[in-house]
Amino acid sequence: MSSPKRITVLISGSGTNLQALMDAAGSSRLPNAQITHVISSRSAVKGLERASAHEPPIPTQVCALKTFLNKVPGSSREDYDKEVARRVVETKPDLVVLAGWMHILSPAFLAILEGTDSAPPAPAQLQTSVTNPSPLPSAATRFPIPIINLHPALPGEFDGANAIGRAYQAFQDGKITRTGVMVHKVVAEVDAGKPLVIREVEIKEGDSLDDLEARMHGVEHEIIVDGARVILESLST
Ligand SMILES: Nc1nc2c(c(=O)[nH]1)N[C@@H](CN(C=O)c1ccc(C(=O)N[C@@H](CCC(=O)O)C(=O)O)cc1)CN2
Ligand SMILES: NCC(=O)N[C@@H]1O[C@H](COP(=O)([O-])[O-])[C@@H](O)[C@H]1O
Repeated sequence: MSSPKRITVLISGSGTNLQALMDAAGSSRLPNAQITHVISSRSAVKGLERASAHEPPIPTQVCALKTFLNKVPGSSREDYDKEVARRVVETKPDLVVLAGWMHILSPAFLAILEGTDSAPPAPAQLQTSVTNPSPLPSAATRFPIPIINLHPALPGEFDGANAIGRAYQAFQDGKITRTGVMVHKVVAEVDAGKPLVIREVEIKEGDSLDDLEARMHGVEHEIIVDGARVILESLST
């Protein structure tokens, strides 16, 4: 069997989808795969604790937009995106999964992961620190690096943030009786990339928002693994 495929996961919060990926990696649901790095756009989030609690601990790092802009005078959001891309490429992933990553990635980020542009060096003002660092493979990184995203809505519906809340409001307004979850390829247009896995989720009479969110999260934790498997299976060995 070839060496395990490497997955870098980007998070911004509690990390329940990261946990689903960690639990599945190496099993029949996600064979010959390992979560090798976690990068968070926010500090002190539970997702970072989940990675560090994994056995063995998964290297983590934080790269927050506001911190970056404050530490690098004159920098832009695009400069931040390029720094995130540099850090992602440095992890030598076969696949990048956005698992609750709450930052819209610019074309500059995508170009670096496609391999059509190269990342600039890390800004001198930044000391990048990785928790639980682990050795990197000597093998060269293969481009383009695929990126997938978990989005709690059906294609073309409720793109963007707070999708579950907006679906619930539409249900209360009598406009829908179902929503859904999808895993899609990441392109510049938010949540508009090719869907890889789609699952409808019923909204039931009497549901509270919490009821719907719980139902949605349960589906998320299943299909994020399915989406990762679809991509890894498509990669040449
Ligand atoms: N280029 C892309 N970037 C991202 C995609 C994508 O499909 N293409 N998916 C999103 C994930 N996401 C929904 O699935 C999403 C997350 C966040 C936002 C958003 O409006 N973010 C704001 C900041 C909000 C905050 O910090 O709370 C922003 O980036 O200004 C929209 C969609 C991830 N990126
Ligand atoms: N647009 C993307 C989006 O809204 N994703 C949402 O972020 C949550 C992250 O949870 P987690 O940090 O526990 O995995 C997910 O449950 C998903 O609904």
